[in-house]
Amino acid sequence: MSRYAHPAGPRHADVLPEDHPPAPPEDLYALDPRVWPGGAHRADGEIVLGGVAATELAREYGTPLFVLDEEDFRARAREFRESFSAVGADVYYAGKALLTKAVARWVQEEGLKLDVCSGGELAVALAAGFPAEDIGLHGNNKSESELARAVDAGVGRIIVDSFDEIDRLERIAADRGARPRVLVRVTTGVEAHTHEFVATAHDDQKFGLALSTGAAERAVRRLLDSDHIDLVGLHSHIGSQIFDTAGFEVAARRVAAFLARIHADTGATLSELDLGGGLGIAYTPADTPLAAKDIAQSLSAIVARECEAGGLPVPRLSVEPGRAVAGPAGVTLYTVGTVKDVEGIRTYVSVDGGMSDNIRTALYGAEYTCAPASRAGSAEPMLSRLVGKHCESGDIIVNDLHLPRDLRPGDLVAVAATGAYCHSMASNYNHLPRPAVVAVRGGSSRTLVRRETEEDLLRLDRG
Ligand SMILES: Cc1ncc(COP(=O)(O)O)c(C=O)c1O
Ligand SMILES: N[C@@H](CCCC[NH3+])C(=O)O
Repeated sequence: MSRYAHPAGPRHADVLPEDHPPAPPEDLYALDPRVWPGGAHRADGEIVLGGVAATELAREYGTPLFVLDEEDFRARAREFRESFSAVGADVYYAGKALLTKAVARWVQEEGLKLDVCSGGELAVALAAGFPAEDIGLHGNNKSESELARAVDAGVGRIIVDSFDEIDRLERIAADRGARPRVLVRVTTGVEAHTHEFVATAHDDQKFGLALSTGAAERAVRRLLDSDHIDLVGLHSHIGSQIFDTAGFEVAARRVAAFLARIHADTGATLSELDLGGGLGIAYTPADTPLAAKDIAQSLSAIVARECEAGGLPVPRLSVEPGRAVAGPAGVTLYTVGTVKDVEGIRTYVSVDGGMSDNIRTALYGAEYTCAPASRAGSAEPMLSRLVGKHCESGDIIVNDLHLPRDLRPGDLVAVAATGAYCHSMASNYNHLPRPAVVAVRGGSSRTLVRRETEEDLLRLDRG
């Protein structure tokens, strides 16, 4: 089940949640392995990530700090690659979750391909030396220059999303005498069980071309007739943070049936089918993620069955996980700045970051797990809300949690499972410089992205 919590209605007004107050956990200092990166543990009371103590990281790099456990990231990438290559499928890591040059290199070294969805992400990938032929370019509004750059670089696939884009790409390809390989992004009408903002297969939204209206079929026919574009397949992405296989399976069945229909009507055999990303992760111990191996087997079996029934060769399958690779590897460290007891209600613990480094709680009502990071003890649990320092009452990182009653300014706290869609969605709201991203592994740490400074921000301001 999705953990996105707030479909509608008041969230942080004067109405307390129905289940208020939540039960305190048995151990305020526990690091549940379902939520924290592999190998995370406590030594002398403080959290140790990739062999490096939280206080050491805070001292060296400051807070807020995105800490990425390299081994955890690589292990998840490997698990996807092994599970999917066992069924003859490719894995494209979705760079929108988190992309730096080092991350792109890890992805390549672990044998994955890469999905980018803007010129900026493409630039990072190419700067990291990622092979262009292993990159897929997404986007519902790719500009002329983004498409031209992708064609010039020789990206392996462009996932087209509209008729305007097809026009644009044809012109660009014709001018260059190139023949880009293209997949059509289709919407299958599946209502994914997740937050509305991250569901992408229902018809009434901006992505893709609908199977139900005939738009997908018109795009396919148009591309099959093109002299400048090589239509190689179809793409479907049903949404994000999904925990049940049903949505993936229905989508797989529908696109495979569509492939069979194209084959019957036009004789064309499309050789690639991408079923997108969207696998959920555990933000709290209550979340129950699917295993890569299980989803690989069930999707490949469904596609094989549908294609065989339609009398066409089984296409090469691919998927695009982002969160499931990067999310659990990341932890955000914050320093507590103020502890304010709102009598009879709860205690507000303010830290030195907030919605500018993690917008997901404000945007989707996402849930997170937080633990004291710099020391352990035996204090009583205190019903709390972890908030940021922005000028916004919805600047909440963790809505309901228990922290130790002796928490005080200067203590560190850590929020788990922030490797995906936190750094990549960060902003400079209230002119807060964005935090550094640091990788930890085998007892040492290094900067992947340095912390921004106020000078960085002022440099852009022309006065
Ligand atoms: C087309 C596409 N592929 C892959 C992803 C990655 O999704 P996730 O990080 O949920 O695996 C997304 C984001 O939802 C997407 O839009
Ligand atoms: N950014 C979203 C997911 C959307 C991904 C792209 N379609 C999240 O944090 O969950």
